[in-house]
Amino acid sequence: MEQHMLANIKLLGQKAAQAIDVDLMAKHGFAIEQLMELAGLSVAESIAAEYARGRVLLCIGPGNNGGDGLVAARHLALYGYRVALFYPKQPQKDLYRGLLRQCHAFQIPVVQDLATAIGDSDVIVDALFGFSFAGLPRAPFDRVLEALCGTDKPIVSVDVPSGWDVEAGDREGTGLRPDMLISLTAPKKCAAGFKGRFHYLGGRFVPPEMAASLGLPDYPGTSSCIRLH
Ligand SMILES: NC(=O)C1=CN([C@@H]2O[C@H](COP(=O)(O)OP(=O)(O)OC[C@H]3O[C@@H](n4cnc5c(N)ncnc54)[C@H](O)[C@@H]3O)[C@@H](O)[C@H]2O)[C@H](O)CC1
Ligand SMILES: [K+]
Repeated sequence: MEQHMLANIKLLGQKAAQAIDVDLMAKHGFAIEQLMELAGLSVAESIAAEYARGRVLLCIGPGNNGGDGLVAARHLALYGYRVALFYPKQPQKDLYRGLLRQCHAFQIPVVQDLATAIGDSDVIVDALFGFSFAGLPRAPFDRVLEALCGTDKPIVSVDVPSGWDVEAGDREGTGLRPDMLISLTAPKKCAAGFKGRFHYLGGRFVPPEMAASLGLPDYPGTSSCIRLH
């Protein structure tokens, strides 16, 4: 039944994903803060559905994928996880600064030593890059991805496994091997190459007409996420 659900969903290319984002805001009146809060909430809820309350390290990137990670960190702390952030490049944008201040209010530490932080975690969240990533990872993220590729701790990728091409996926076969992928709004083309244990869909904010055109499944009850496989 779950495979059937995935078969009906249209996988999005990079341009299509960006166009949907624009439509949600320009056409349907959503604000980015709203979408990000719901996306981040669904990330936290998906994690809570599969991993015991333990230590979670969230690796945060410079764009909205990182913003989803900052939101998820706060919700995970509310759920009773021990949360830490690794946030090597912090853009001075009000949106991200506000989310980071909220994390400070929840006493979520920002760690500097990635190797130690990986060792001290049970689960690692990859909120580095999402659907706007292109090319090869530039510094300092090249080293961050190297470190994440070198651990056997379970990795949860938000929307797109970072470093993968949004459409072609892990071209060289040397990239991240996440245990969980949480697709937001709708899975991207690269999700076809995901081999981990859990594929979830989150971002329960899509208006019905758009949801039908994307072949999205109905979310169960009041849940902000749904397991696809
Ligand atoms: N409607 C939705 O689905 C929503 C999704 N959300 C999340 O937003 C991301 C997409 O966010 P965006 O800011 O467009 O881009 P990214 O986070 O993927 O990255 C942009 C960031 O990364 C830099 N960058 C790009 N390529 C490279 C590279 N090769 N090396 C280093 N740095 C790179 C770029 O310069 C930018 O700074 C989506 O995936 C969802 O996670 C929203 O939160 C809610 C709505
Ligand atoms: K990611």
